[in-house]
Amino acid sequence: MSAHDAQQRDEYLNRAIRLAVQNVSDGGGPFGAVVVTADGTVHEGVNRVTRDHDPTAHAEVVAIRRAAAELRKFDLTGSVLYASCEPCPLCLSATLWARIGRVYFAADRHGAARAGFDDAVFYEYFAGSRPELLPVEHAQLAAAEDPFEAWKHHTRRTSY
Ligand SMILES: Nc1nc2[nH]cnc2c(=O)[nH]1
Repeated sequence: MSAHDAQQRDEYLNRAIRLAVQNVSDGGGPFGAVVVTADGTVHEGVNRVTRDHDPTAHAEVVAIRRAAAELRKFDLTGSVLYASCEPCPLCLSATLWARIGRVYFAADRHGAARAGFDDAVFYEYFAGSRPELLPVEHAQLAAAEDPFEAWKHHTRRTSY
């Protein structure tokens, strides 16, 4: 990475950190994020879980939703996500679905754990070491594949 690129990365990360600190003053969680889309526009998000009564309103998800809504696109190929903290599995999944190409973060899951957040614990679940946190069961139903059959035969579908 060139010195210029590293400087730009750190500027966006510092922006995400400032958003996170301000969000605490505003009564929200200590997380901020910035998505820079391929056209160079900047889309910001802060954690809104408690204010919006929305457990999925993590800063990264909020920033991704804003970027997608502002660009009127669900595919954010060519974008970069800058996060004040390591994205949790929810945020990483949203990032993958948005087709964002790169992620930079400042604090990590262990810092989040020290502040009382479960990011590191949920990583353990996805690594397979805490299966008791959430039992997930596969039920055999005759109609299970019907939605996919309908999708495959739908000629004007919008793939994503
Ligand atoms: N990265 C991240 N971790 C979290 N853990 C709880 N909320 C958040 C959030 O908004 N972002």
